[in-house]
Amino acid sequence: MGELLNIALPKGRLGDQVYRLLERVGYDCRSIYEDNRRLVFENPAAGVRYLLVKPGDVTIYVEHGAADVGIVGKDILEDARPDVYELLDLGLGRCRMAVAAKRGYVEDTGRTLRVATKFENIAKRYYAGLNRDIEVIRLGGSIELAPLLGLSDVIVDIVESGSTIRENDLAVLTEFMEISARFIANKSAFKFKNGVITEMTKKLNGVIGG
Ligand SMILES: Nc1ncnc2c1ncn2[C@@H]1O[C@H](COP(=O)(O)OP(=O)(O)OP(=O)(O)O)[C@@H](O)[C@H]1O
Ligand SMILES: O=P(O)(O)OC[C@H]1O[C@H](OP(=O)(O)OP(=O)(O)O)[C@H](O)[C@@H]1O
Repeated sequence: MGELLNIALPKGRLGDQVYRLLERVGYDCRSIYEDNRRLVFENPAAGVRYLLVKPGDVTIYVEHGAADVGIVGKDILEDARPDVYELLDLGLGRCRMAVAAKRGYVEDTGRTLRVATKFENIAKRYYAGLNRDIEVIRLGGSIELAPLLGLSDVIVDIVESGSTIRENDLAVLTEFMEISARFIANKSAFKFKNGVITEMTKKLNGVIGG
């Protein structure tokens, strides 16, 4: 058995869908569910080693080569724009990036817009494209609270079902980016471990959308 392929996987919400997808294509990762404090799981029969990391850290592991491949949301990829290959759209974790504000909000175009978000670069690029001056208020979560408390005018955040927006008396102003999970690879690993990475890509490609 040669060297294992290191795969960075997100913990949490997206993780659960990703582990099931991997199992469907023959990369058993049931052990991940069994011992939930371990962060490294090996499956020598499949030739892989899973590394469980925060969703926002997957790109860091892959870009630096600590992981050969990884699975990460397009939101995180777009915000960080790491120097990696994006090999596949896995169609999981579908949602949209949106601008939202308090219901009835009317923008004062004469003032700098205060934007609360976890996605600072996405927000800056979006408003730069509109030639709109903004001040970014970077938060780690519960973004929907910011307009309610007057901390920001609008938010740039993920919307899926829309219930977080609705239950907090906000309204979506625009949705400007489709998001789903992507299979990514480190550039040099893609060259030197091309056989195994290509095999995994083909297997994943065979079941997505199906
Ligand atoms: N409501 C949602 N519906 C569908 N996909 C989502 C939703 N929220 C997030 N995602 C996708 O899942 C990924 C992981 O989101 P998750 O909420 O598990 O972690 P996080 O909030 O980014 O990280 P942390 O662990 O730091 O809270 C996101 O990057 C995004 O691509
Ligand atoms: O449209 P919905 O189906 O309601 O989903 C959208 C919510 O999901 C995500 O939050 P998450 O649960 O990850 O919490 P956090 O970002 O506040 O940590 C996102 O930041 C929204 O708040």
